[in-house]
Amino acid sequence: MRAIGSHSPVTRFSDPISLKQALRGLCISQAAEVAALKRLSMPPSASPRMSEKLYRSVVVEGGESRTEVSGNSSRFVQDSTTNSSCSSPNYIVEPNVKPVECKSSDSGLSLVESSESVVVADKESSPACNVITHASEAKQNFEVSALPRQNSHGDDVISKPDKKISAPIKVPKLRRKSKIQTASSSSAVKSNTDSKPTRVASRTIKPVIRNKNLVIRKPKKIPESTDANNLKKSGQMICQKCQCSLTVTSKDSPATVTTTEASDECRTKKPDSIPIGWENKGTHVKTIVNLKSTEKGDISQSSKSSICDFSSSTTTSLSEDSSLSGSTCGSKPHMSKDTRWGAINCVRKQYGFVGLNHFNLLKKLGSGDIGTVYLAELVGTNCPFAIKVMDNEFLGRRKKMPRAHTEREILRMLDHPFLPTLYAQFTSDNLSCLVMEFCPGGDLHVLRQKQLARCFPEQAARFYVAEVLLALEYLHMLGIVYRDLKPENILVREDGHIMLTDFDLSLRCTVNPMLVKSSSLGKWDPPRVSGPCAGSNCIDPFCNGPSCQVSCFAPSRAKKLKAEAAAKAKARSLPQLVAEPTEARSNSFVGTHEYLAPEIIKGEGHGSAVDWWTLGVFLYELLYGRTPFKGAENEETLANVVCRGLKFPEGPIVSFEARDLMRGLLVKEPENRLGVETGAAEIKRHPFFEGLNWALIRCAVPPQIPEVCDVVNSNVVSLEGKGEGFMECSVDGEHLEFELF
Ligand SMILES: Nc1ncnc2c1ncn2[C@@H]1O[C@H](COP(=O)(O)OP(=O)(O)OP(=O)(O)O)[C@@H](O)[C@H]1O
Repeated sequence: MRAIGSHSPVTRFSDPISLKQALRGLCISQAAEVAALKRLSMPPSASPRMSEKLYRSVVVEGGESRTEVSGNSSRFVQDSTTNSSCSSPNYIVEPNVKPVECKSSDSGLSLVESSESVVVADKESSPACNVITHASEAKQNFEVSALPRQNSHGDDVISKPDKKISAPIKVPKLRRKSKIQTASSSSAVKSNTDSKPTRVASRTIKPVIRNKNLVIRKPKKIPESTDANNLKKSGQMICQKCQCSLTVTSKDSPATVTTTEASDECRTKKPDSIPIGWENKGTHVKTIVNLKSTEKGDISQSSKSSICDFSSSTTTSLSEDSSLSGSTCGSKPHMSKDTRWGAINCVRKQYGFVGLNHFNLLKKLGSGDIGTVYLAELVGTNCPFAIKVMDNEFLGRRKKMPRAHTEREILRMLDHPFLPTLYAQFTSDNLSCLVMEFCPGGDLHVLRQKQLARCFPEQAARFYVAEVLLALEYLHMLGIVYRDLKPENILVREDGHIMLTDFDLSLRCTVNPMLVKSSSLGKWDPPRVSGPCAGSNCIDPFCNGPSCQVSCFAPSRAKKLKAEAAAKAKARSLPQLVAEPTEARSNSFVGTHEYLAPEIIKGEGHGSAVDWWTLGVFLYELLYGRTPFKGAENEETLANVVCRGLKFPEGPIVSFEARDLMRGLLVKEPENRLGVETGAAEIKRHPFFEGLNWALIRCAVPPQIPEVCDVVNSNVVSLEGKGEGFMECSVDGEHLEFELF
């Protein structure tokens, strides 16, 4: 890998320069422009890879350029040479796991290249010189002439570009995952085939289809004479602080977002203290994101569709321009040391609000029924977030507003290590955005398919089920019946722990904590074990109690453990508080076919026990690689759920405890189902979890820790000269196509 940085000053657009000169100056936008001009004047027989050769001759051999070769596996690179404005670590990742390095130069632009990838860093427009920003700006720079135009009032308007360079991102999908929404009282089922992003797509050359791509426009400053009033036209939000604009267009797609980053006033105003490399140097980015982009399946498409029939729901509108402003980690104590909270709160403190213009949208992560989720970076920080963008008009038209409302309200309540944190929310007439923690590990559906035989080993399954169980327990205590448990809704955090997402189908109900007698617990009170882990103090989630041969604690602690075990035994004999909505009832027909509980299908009314049914299906799928009642068609699946007995495949071999737990959870009559009496506490005592330290599970080492860099990797752009008037910019796993003319 070679990393080349240049200290050459940036050449202005008006300068008559060659492609080579432009590249030597490392001004990619100019290079693209010149390449376009060259192509226009080039005979048809000209070499299609000319620009690549030129590029390489400049980047690799260029005398002014500095070449660096570094190791071979680093995916995060921290640039210690950056100045104060670039003091934050730089995420640099390249598609083929080759190291790349970002170098900042005083003169403005840096370019890093490997054999496969190139990163362009523009200090002028990249406040913190991190590559997430760079990548998006690199994309911006390719858009040479589709610049925002001004109307007769001198206002920025989003113009429809002519034949310009654009950067369509194709997001291949790994599977279908959709929800079926029935009419308010109908049984009709409508399927949606949205899906999630995944793997490598072939590099094809396609004409630009503007409304299917993410296009990040070239930075341009708002004229100082901009009249804020003139911006207040249809589809535009005006920043109350600085009068910068956020343009929203919405037609058939769930949401089309055009953001205009902070105006000069906002841009020059520096937050008092942003902990993570905040530096705003006047970037003005226009981003057009169309949520309607198509995705193609690669492998492992999920056919599981969620069903939603809120027959009793009333439509509610999202509140105007609300945010979590003023909210501190006082209401979310788990967030007190979270750097993302710090960064968001600094923006909030500085600007009085958090809005879409404080983020760089980098990549579409996936689409759901009610919106699309983007990877975004808080401008000037290295903080990635996931932003769910929902078009209120679309939601209203499709009668999905209640679902969006439910999800937002639930997210606001959450403060749990295995549930998403809502860092900010902002809404307007047209758009509602939820800013959440970004999970780089994908979801458990994808992760499972990467396992041998597409099944998780039992210990891994135990870990995930345990964390999900804790999340469900917490939700129940808040009066939330989740109702849509499935591997697709369980994301893997950076640290390998899980995050249960997607609350739009959840049921909110009141909880009446009650005391129950310990005698009612006897049925599932597990036999105690005598091994070193008998006290359930082992923090190793894979420790299996008696089978754990090595003591997890020093002998000196044996006495203490014994005392703790005695205390626990005593606690088990005490009356127990149940704070879960075991009595809640709903008649909505919601969930996912293969995960639907029998009582939902039969329309008998359901409560929190449906979550324990789905937990059983979930464990089954993790262990066996398929769900227990799946039929050829959805109808057959539903019939199987109601009528067919539970069977376990011969392979893979699954322990008696695991099968016993599934048997307990997959009892068709909810009143006899494990967990129905006292909730999660009952399930936690099942022998399958023997030896698991529930209190410390979040400190345990997860079965798998995702390669975080894969996420950032997608933003490293490599250039390849392509013939036929295209220059392709590959983005790991996806591909961008830049039409030169
Ligand atoms: N916090 C996150 N971090 C990383 N990826 C996320 C995050 N939230 C969502 N995603 C991705 O975005 C996709 C779309 O999420 P979203 O919740 O909008 O749709 P969904 O899961 O299909 O649910 P629904 O249809 O109910 O909206 C998800 O499937 C997931 O792959």
